[in-house]
Amino acid sequence: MKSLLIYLKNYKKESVLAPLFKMLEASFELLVPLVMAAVIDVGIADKNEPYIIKMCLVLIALGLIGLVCSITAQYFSAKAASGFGTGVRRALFEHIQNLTFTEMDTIGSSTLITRLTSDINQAQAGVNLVLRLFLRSPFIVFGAMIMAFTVDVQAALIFVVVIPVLSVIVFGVMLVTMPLYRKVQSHLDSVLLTTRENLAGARVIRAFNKEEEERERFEEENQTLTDAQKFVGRISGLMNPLTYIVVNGGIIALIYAGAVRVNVGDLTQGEVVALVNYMSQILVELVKLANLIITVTKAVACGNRIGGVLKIQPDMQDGDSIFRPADAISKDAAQRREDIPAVEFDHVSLTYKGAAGESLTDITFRAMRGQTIGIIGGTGSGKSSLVNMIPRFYDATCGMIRIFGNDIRDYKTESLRSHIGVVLQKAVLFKGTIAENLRWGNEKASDEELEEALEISQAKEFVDQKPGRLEFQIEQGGRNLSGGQKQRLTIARALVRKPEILILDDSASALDFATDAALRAAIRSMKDDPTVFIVSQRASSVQYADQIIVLDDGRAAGIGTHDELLVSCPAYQEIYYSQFPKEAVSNG
Ligand SMILES: Nc1ncnc2c1ncn2[C@@H]1O[C@H](COP(=O)(O)OP(=O)(O)OP(=O)(O)O)[C@@H](O)[C@H]1O
Repeated sequence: MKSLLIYLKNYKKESVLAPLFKMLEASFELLVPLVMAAVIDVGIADKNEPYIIKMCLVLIALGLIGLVCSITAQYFSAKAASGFGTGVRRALFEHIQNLTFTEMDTIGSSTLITRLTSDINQAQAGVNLVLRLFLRSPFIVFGAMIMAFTVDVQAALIFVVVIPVLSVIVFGVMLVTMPLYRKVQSHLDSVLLTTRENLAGARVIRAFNKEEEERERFEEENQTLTDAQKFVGRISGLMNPLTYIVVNGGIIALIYAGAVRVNVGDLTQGEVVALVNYMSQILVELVKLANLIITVTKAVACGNRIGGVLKIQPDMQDGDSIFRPADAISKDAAQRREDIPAVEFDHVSLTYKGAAGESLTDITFRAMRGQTIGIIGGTGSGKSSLVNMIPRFYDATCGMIRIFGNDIRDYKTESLRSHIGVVLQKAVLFKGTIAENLRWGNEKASDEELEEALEISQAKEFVDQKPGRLEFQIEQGGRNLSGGQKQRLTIARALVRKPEILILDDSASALDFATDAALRAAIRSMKDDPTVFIVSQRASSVQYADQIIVLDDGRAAGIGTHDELLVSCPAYQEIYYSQFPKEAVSNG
């Protein structure tokens, strides 16, 4: 949490003024019992109406000044706390953008959402409360005690007994409830997690008639949370009756001792009332202090969780060369520019963090400029893992990847990725117009370039039918488009970048065969001639590639052209003939 306090540094003035104004308010509050005493002892005792009115006006003035101080303090503390929250949120968001996929996989997106939302809100609420109360409450407790001593030392001795007893009760309850509140928080996290998962998978849940089971799961977690809250609420609930018993006991003692001393003329009635008021003020502030400590403890726990994420250093070092494929040079001066492979895997293996074994093992191949590389293999054979290493979503754990002759790790990741067009398995679009979505590929792209990309990605026809065409509004997650339409737009988005390397990771799965074939033909005829990686489970999608890499359980079972593999690679034969039975092929 300490490390987060730097986000308050732009709010130094507010962080000083808020507690100061609260103390000012408290000082005026401490004067009120004395004025009350004067009203009773002088005004009422002497039936001095003008004096009573004057003192009432003083009371109103004290109240008004206190109110202004309180509002001012509230303003400064709210400004500092919301500025703090905004700063932390911005820093955390930026930090998450820099984390590698390995780190994001390890933390999990649900956890990151909780850190960015409820954890930051709790930390912000903690800062707000601390700024307002951390000086004010102790100030009132000690101030009221000192004032009591100035009124009457003997009667004030009752405070010396009552305050420690009150403190023991208030802080005892707090100590017991604090770990319980932590438990409540973790139950709340589980409920949030379940809710998020449930909402994200609502369609699947309904399709599989799992509503009842999901409802029961939610009920169970919600009930656990409710029980935990009730339990901690019951213990917290003890605080008020116990403290009031002690305070009322103290007040009885004060009144009794006061009455005796009033009788002998050592104390006035007004002073007894002032002492009672000070006792009540102390009680209120001790309860506030306990609540402050509970909130701060929660805020510190949340702050530590946020700090934990901020502390994670991305384990992927950024290179410092700018990726310029046009003037790619090789360290080997004798090598001709055209002979430098666009992508080269040199005995590459990949083990995901925490995984039991390798997902890719000893992969070696060269993809020359303008070539199309097909990657085929069964589910989980490592196809996505292989292409994900080209834009450095993951780094090789063994071996080396070279892009245009240089170690991939030497390039600045941002510049490397700006020349790679990636179309992932899951088509993700964002709320906004079609044009806005396409310009993610290149924000400076002209309308003509967008049209060209739509043409190649076979999206033009359906975009023509949408009202407003490029200005058609895509809803959140692209829910007003079909799966195939979304896929075509994500392909167009990657093409707008005019990439040197284009990766299509099973991204034509929602397209019919004819559209898939037209797409591949259009990509082949692109004038910029990118190196294309097509990942697919369909043999028809890769069979015309210059090279096909057949993956089997993370290993390259064969690399070659369709004709070569059909002769030499049993794994490829198995895939191909399972989709195009031998009889059909020979008859055709
Ligand atoms: N982020 C990850 N963390 C840990 N293991 C992973 C991760 N991504 C993939 N794997 C594992 O690596 C192996 C290869 O997965 P990959 O997604 O590359 O296969 P694939 O051939 O693309 O499969 P599919 O055709 O089903 O998409 C699998 O065993 C998978 O469980």
